[in-house]
Amino acid sequence: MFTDKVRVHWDNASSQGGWCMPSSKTKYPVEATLKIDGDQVWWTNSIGTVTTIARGLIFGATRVFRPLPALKTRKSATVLNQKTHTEGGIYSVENSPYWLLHAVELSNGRLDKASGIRRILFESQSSGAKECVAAVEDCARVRQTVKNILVIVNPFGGTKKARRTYEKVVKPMLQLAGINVQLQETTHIGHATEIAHALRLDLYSAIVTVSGDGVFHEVVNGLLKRPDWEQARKMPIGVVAGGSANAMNKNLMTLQPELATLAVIKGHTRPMDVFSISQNDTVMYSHLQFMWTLLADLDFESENYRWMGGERMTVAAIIRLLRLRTYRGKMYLLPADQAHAHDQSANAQPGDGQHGPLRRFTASPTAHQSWPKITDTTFNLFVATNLAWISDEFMASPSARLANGEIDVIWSEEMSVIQGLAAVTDQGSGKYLQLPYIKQERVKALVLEPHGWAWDKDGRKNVHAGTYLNVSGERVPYLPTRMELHPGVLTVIAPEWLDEEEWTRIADKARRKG
Ligand SMILES: Nc1ncnc2c1ncn2[C@@H]1O[C@H](COP(=O)(O)OP(=O)(O)OP(=O)(O)O)[C@@H](O)[C@H]1O
Repeated sequence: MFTDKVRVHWDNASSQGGWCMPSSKTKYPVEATLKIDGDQVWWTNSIGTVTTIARGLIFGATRVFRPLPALKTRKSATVLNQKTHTEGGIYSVENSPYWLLHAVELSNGRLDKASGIRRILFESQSSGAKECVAAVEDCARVRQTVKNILVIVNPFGGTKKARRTYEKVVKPMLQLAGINVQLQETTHIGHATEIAHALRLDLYSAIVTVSGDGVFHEVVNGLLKRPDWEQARKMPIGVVAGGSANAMNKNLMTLQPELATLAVIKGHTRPMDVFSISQNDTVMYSHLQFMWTLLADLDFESENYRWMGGERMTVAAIIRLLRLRTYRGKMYLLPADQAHAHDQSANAQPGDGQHGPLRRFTASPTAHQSWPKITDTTFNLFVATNLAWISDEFMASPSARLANGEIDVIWSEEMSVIQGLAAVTDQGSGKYLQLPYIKQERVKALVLEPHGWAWDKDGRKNVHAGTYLNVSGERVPYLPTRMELHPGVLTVIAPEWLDEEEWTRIADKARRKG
């Protein structure tokens, strides 16, 4: 255990309303005894008050000249960007006793909510700032290896805040944690795929996008279509929310950029399932969902309400429900517990006949004709999801997990407008799955042959041609589509606090409430 006598000059967490100004209740500086062990940093002041910061929230410590007036600002970014080498200090940084501790500040102690960055200015009284900083970094497990992270920013995603998020949160936090950052802004659709496809894997320890799910999907494709995809899939990939729906961040419990960046700094990874989508000879890989009918239509129609951010889906849902379409189509399902008998590994082919995870069930365009579940009917809701949340508001499947090896297919054959409203008005609880007209199946693979739609309830007339098929937010051609799960292929940056069982608890609670 590391111990030092310190003087605490300020701690912005104890401020009331302002960012960095000391609270009127606390008379700074405060004399204290600092202690650091493997789990936390804590200090006890002269009247016995203990302040504790958990290891998992600390992302760095830096030596500074002296308590510069500029540090006492209400703007967090000013402090984060403050260079340690500034003009005219009475100390050089080398012999200065002053140092800052940087940690993510939680809102009401909740690990899924961040309220910003907490900084505490210490003055070491005996050990020296260098030793204190080293002890904090050791405890927080930062700066232990050289890390080079490629950050891909989509300046035009979602509400166009990605560049700002990068400048104000991602870059300063990564730099304070001693990580080398290389920025690449996307200039066109498909750019992130090109970057991930051409990347020199040996130069980077991770790729992080500041984007929505669209750019993340592009990175997945870029990596998995490389000739060396088996190596590339091990590259840790992370995402900081910069889009409009940000489903990936919702699933990772990192919706706030500070928490997502903290997860990147800590660098914990988990395997994640991915799925392939095959249409004729074209194959793509993706991470989130495949949608058709109501949800696909409203996802694209909601583009008109982009300025609303996350709310756009709800508004579009209500508008589309009032004019509910009944589609016709044929669906082939390969339930997870019966997949073994249909495994064609012997003739398995990767995507595009060249590179990528092998397709064990869908490489042949006809093999599905012998699958156990075939439905030729009407549909007005269809989603096949790999993850629990398909947006930051809609929990499509509370039991879906990052790496459970299955696709959850949810559909409705004859939902009425009123029933549809019931399904979409309580999006965050997964309660809609209990509705009698909703069907669900766990599969390893599926094939969908989408046809046209009609206004009438039985949809038999097939008046209009269909238009939208949606793969993780991206539009794909309206064609027969084969979907197959590839278990644990991706290596995704996920925080230590991610607890996927929370989705089940939310759903159980909603069910008990009735
Ligand atoms: N410079 C650019 N100009 C135009 N489009 C771009 C550019 N860079 C990336 N894109 C495209 O923007 C699309 C959406 O980006 P992104 O995933 O960041 O946000 P989003 O779709 O708004 O968010 P969400 O998926 O969370 O709804 C991607 O499909 C990508 O191809």
